Amino acid sequence: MSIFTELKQRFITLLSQPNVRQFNCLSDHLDWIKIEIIVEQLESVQDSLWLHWLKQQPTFPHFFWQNRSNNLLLAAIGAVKTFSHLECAEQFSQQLGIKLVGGLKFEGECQFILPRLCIEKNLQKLTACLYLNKQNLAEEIQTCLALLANIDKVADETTAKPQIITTNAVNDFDVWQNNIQQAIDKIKQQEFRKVVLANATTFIFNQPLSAYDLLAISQRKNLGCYHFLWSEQPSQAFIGSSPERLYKREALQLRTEALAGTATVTSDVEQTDRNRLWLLSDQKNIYENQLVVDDICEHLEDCVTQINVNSAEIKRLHNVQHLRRKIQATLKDQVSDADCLTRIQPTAAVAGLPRLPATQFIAKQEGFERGWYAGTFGYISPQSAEFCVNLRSAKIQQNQITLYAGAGIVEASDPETEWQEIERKALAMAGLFVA
Ligand SMILES: C=C(O[C@H]1C=CC=C(C(=O)O)[C@@H]1O)C(=O)O
Ligand SMILES: [Mg+2]
Repeated sequence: MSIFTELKQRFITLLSQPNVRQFNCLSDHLDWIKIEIIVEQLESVQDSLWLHWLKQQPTFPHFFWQNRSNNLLLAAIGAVKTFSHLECAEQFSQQLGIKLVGGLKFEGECQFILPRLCIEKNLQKLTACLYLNKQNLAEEIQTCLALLANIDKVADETTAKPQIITTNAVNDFDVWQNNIQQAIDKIKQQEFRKVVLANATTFIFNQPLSAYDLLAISQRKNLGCYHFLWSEQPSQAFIGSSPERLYKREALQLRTEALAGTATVTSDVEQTDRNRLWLLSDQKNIYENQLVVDDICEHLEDCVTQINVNSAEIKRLHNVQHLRRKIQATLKDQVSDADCLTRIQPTAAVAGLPRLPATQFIAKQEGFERGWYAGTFGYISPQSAEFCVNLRSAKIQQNQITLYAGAGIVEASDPETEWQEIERKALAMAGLFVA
């Protein structure tokens, strides 16, 4: 029996019990019921199973998130409550003692949900939770039964190979060069020290694309990355495979990082190694990274009791390698995830330093709205939280995909080199469909 068939049968049995109102209540005085099923030893399945399951679920939104150390995977369908204010989401999560999933767009818009059904996999342990509102319970049970009717369906990975018809970038090289020159002028005039500029490239195909299939391919190719998918309706989704952690919190222990500074990775092992050594000693890249460290440390300063910055190391990916400095801190009591998110996001790895003039420059010059690109996805809960930075990502709408990639611009930046850098970063997604 598949795990989904097992969950379906067990949930239907639980929902049919006459005492469901009392069953597994979060707390007597609250409006919500949580019905939980735990499978301690899930047999090994491929990570793509959860995406192929989501692909077949008619209940939206869909949320998928897998951390880069691959010991936590979340797959959720439906929303019984949505939050557009971070503090409200945080308060609700604290009050009920539960996880909420979602994130923040680059421009700051907040979207968290309490899913109808949330499946969480921690290594071999699986926890599935169904949430129902106690008011109008009879109706809620019917809605859940309708959702459960379909949860044993899993899609096949398609073999279809959509063909590219046209490609169009928001900024061509001339515009890019001009934007970088303007950024460098502003840096010289001391309006800011760094700004991260991005491009958006849209590919139109001869047939619709499956976000689920693309992300499943990416899971196999972009190792050591967070993988995420957010879809509010059929044939539209935002997906990505990002190397960058925004932060991970366990109780008061906070782990974050400065990931910035880039060199190429190719099939030439020796050249890639020379690039690694060059990156570790290149002053422009070290400075680009240092500004991210400064930005994070400044924003966390008054809410931590200690903070420690590790020396630089290399985070190696399929097409590029980055400078990374890990940062550990202990939060003061009462510092919330709402605090952490608003302080850390958007870091100088995606916005700039100082944050405000850099984001104003981006909004004015870049020529498109970033939305979920360079935003963050993850979860909050009273015990822990974890978020990634939504890089190496794409928006899919029917037969179109828009890829996003950016680069940190400092005074020593060269437009041509930065252009090559964003082209290589875009390969994390483009490499999945461009032969
Ligand atoms: C902004 C992006 O990358 C950031 C993360 C790592 C290295 C970066 C850099 O070297 O410029 C960027 O700060 C992106 O991938 O779109
Ligand atoms: Mg760079």
